Amino acid sequence: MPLLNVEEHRRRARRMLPRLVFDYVDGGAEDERCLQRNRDALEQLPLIPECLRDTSTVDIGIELFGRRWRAPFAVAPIGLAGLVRPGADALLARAAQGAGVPFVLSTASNTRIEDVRAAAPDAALWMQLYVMGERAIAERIVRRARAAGFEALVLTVDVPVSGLRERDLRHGFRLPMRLTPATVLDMARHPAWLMRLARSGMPQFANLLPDDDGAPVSAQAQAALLSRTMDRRLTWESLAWLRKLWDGPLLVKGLLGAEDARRAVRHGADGIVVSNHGGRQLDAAPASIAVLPAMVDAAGGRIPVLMDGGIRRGSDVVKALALGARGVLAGRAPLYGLACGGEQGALSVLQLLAQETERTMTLLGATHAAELGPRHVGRPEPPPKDTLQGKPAIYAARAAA
Ligand SMILES: Cc1cc2nc3c(=O)[nH]c(=O)nc-3n(C[C@H](O)[C@H](O)[C@H](O)COP(=O)(O)O)c2cc1C
Ligand SMILES: CCCCCCC(=O)C(=O)O
Repeated sequence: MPLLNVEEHRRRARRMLPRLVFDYVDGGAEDERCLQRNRDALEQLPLIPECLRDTSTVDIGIELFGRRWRAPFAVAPIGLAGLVRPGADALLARAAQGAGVPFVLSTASNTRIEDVRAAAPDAALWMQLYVMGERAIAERIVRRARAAGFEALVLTVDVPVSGLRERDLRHGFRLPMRLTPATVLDMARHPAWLMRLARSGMPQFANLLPDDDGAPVSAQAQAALLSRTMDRRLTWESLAWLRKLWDGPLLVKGLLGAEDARRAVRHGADGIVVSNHGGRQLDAAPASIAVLPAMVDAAGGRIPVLMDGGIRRGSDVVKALALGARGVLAGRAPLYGLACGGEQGALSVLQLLAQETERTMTLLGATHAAELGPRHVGRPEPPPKDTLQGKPAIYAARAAA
């Protein structure tokens, strides 16, 4: 049976992956209210069509930073994706190349920057940057990304410390993995996954390994990445330091407040990504889509605003565009695809999102992203009752799954 949508890929991924890996991907921080809020806020927005418009040709492509994207989304940075499938970063990059959309490589990738470029020579590759204590490490990553022809740098700023990921804590999730009887049983129940891991070995933070240039990388940096402990002395002034190293587009990812959008403009960012890290950091954070209009307003058309968090349908993409985003990032959606079918699975998810985006735009009477506007979005419908009472709906969904 072909998988018809992202949620079906998610359910298949849940069966195919050991529970601790699935939970690493699927989970959020604390009570996972922010994770749920992203979905609720998108679902509660109705779309209002304009009828009797010529939609004989609909083009969902956009142009950003001098590149045409075949669809208005990119693949978000995903650290430790190699746990889902060996070579995940290269497979996702190739899927993005196939779909004609950018791929953002995480600092915490398990494939080296240069190897991802070699695997996807025609892809629009962006580099996500985590700055840990030793600035020299970030500098080296930026230099290597530039040399490998990466086109934009995305500085993630919402991880001064890790969010409290209780699903991970429950599983004793860490690297190297601490094997308990429960995790051994969990893995043994997923022999295909286990065989792949056995063949490739445990994923490493590939960009932090000593490289051809012989520069040593400290164990401290590895540990910082593992515990998601970033440099807390990083401030808006630090953008000037990055500017000296990177002359291409520089985006700041993880902003939710209008004043921060204005600061980004003032400090010379070329774009921002409105994001709550997919509900994995501050559980009390708002849904990205809820703050998007204020962020777009604050950016005032001076720099493009991208958004991520909860994108599971083409209609979600369209809602973000209608509220002023120039494009969106999809994180878990292509990752579920990767878990189901490797590169082809990830590509299928990207194609599904593109088809749904095109169908939704056609139904709205919009032939191009630029024709979408706030008039296409109605007032949020009241949340379903079960999100109003105590536990968020995700608990009910999980129990039913
Ligand atoms: C498993 C996983 C790993 C992630 N790793 C990173 C990362 O290394 N760097 C980063 O900036 N964001 C990371 N993110 C956040 C995503 O880039 C993105 O902001 C988020 O997934 C968007 O929400 P969505 O998954 O609902 O699409 C990660 C997300 C997930 C699910
Ligand atoms: C366990 C290492 C994870 C590296 C960073 C990944 C990330 O940002 C996340 O949200 O998870």
